[in-house]
Amino acid sequence: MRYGTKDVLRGIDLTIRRGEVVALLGPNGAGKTTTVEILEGFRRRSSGDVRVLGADPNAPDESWRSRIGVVLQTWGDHPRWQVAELLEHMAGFYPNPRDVPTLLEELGLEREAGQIIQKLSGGQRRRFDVALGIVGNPELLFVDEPTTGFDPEARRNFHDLVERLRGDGLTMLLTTHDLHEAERLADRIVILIDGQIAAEGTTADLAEQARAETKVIWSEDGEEQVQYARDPSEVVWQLHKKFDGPIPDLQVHRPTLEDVYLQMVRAGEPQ
Ligand SMILES: Nc1ncnc2c1ncn2[C@@H]1O[C@H](COP(=O)(O)OP(=O)(O)OP(=O)(O)O)[C@@H](O)[C@H]1O
Repeated sequence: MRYGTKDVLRGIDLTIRRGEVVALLGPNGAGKTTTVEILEGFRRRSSGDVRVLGADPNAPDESWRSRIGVVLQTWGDHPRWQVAELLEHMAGFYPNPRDVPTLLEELGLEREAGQIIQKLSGGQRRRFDVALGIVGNPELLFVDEPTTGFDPEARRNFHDLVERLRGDGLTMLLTTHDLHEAERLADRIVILIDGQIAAEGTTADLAEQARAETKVIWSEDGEEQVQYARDPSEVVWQLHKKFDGPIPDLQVHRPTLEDVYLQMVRAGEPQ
């Protein structure tokens, strides 16, 4: 993808399998929204091949559109409609929509069914955006920053909902800045930096690719000792021999997704 003379996506090669939940991570301006909008058919790519559910998103037909759900970052339309009213209206456009009262219950919005959309709180609004994205019972769901503004309970409920949707075979591509969320929800994480895929895989795969090291901590002569190692079992084995038994205050910390992600982002920054 090129805007004017600036290439913002540079040779992205990505396959997402049916039923997979993939999280797209990357710093601000990395190209996540551009990528997702191209896949959704909302933005025309400058070049390259794209297939989404077997079709080119540049030439979508109505049935293709009905198989795709989109949770946008903001939905500013229809502020005077009531929550259930707009969902029922939208459901009418799809051949096999979800049941609206059940959907409201799943998203903890049953008490807001008769509420005017304009009067929803920020978090309720976001949950309503999610409801709009899945009311058509899509096969593939794009979610941009799903839980921004959710309180912890709403976040937990959303994660439970994603688990259920995943159980039903829904394929999902989500962009998020919440690394715990990516780790919890995604089968695979794709890290996009400066318009290129810097790495992809599970958290463990990414740690391996970043050559991130595990932190081993123990006590010796009353002082905390720290050693970083790619193979902590070797360090623990050596310590066990040295102490001839249990290692005092032993802790082994595997690199988190946050450690790995920050390491990759910093490596991608201009020196
Ligand atoms: N319509 C546009 N015209 C020109 N440049 C654009 C346009 N839209 C996006 N860009 C540029 O493309 C790059 C990628 O933007 P994009 O919105 O895809 O990033 P992002 O990874 O989604 O960022 P964020 O996390 O901040 O939402 C940025 O440098 C941005 O300034």
